[in-house]
Amino acid sequence: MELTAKELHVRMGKKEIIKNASVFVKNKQFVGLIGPNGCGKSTLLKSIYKSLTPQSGSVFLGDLNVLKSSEKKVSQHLGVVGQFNEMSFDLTVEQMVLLGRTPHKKLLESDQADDYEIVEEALRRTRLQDYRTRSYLSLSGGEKQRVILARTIVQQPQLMILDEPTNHLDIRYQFEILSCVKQLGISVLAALHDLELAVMYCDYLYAVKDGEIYAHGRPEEVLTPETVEALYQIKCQTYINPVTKRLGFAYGV
Ligand SMILES: Nc1ncnc2c1ncn2[C@@H]1O[C@H](COP(=O)(O)OP(=O)(O)OP(=O)(O)O)[C@@H](O)[C@H]1O
Repeated sequence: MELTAKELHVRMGKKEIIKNASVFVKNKQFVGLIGPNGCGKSTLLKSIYKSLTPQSGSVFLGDLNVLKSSEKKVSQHLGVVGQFNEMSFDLTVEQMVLLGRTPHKKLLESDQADDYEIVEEALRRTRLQDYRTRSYLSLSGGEKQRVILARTIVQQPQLMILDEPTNHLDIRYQFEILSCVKQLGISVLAALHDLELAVMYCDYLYAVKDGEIYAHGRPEEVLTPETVEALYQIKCQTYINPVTKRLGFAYGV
């Protein structure tokens, strides 16, 4: 499913946080959002998935006018994996993942056999089968992140938005989460900090600076030393990593 977010403006108080930003995700494309801390990545994503209302602009998911549709309707097509996953009440892993079926249910409709099949498949994809009866609150940060991903998978979205999904995760979990998302074969828009991961997983990148889209294109087109230096204010040289044969980055040189 295609996402077309056009000319978004977000103001908080007097501060313009997002300035005329447009982002497109083609069907089944994995699109990355990069940029320094505080440049507006999360705010831009939130304005796309309706967690905050932009002052102006439009967001369409296929034909669906996201900003004018109910939350339930949007959740049937769009799933979000956010940065912070703390909760004050406790559920088992399986109960947490089942919650992802909610947008597809009528009020008070009970869980059906196919809901459990969909949950089973998501637990398998995220390698959580042995965790189903564990308390969510007892899990490590990386395990919690996998539960949130599983919950989003059972939502069966056609577009998944991820806000720094690999924050605080060790290298293996970073790969696991992004590989799992890539294998879903759906449209993805993900804010990422690690440029090598962005090169590895993204088909297309948007670079954000001071709330504006500073550059966009294929990762090799966007991630030039000049753009990386302009974004992050750090010296950078790029090279072809002899092992991965992909673009690599040497910082501070
Ligand atoms: N509710 C708010 N009120 C005022 N300013 C806000 C609010 N939310 C965000 N901001 C400001 O907007 C700017 C962009 O924040 P945002 O979280 O979108 O950045 P980010 O690129 O996602 O950063 P990071 O990489 O650190 O997560 C920051 O300067 C932040 O302080």
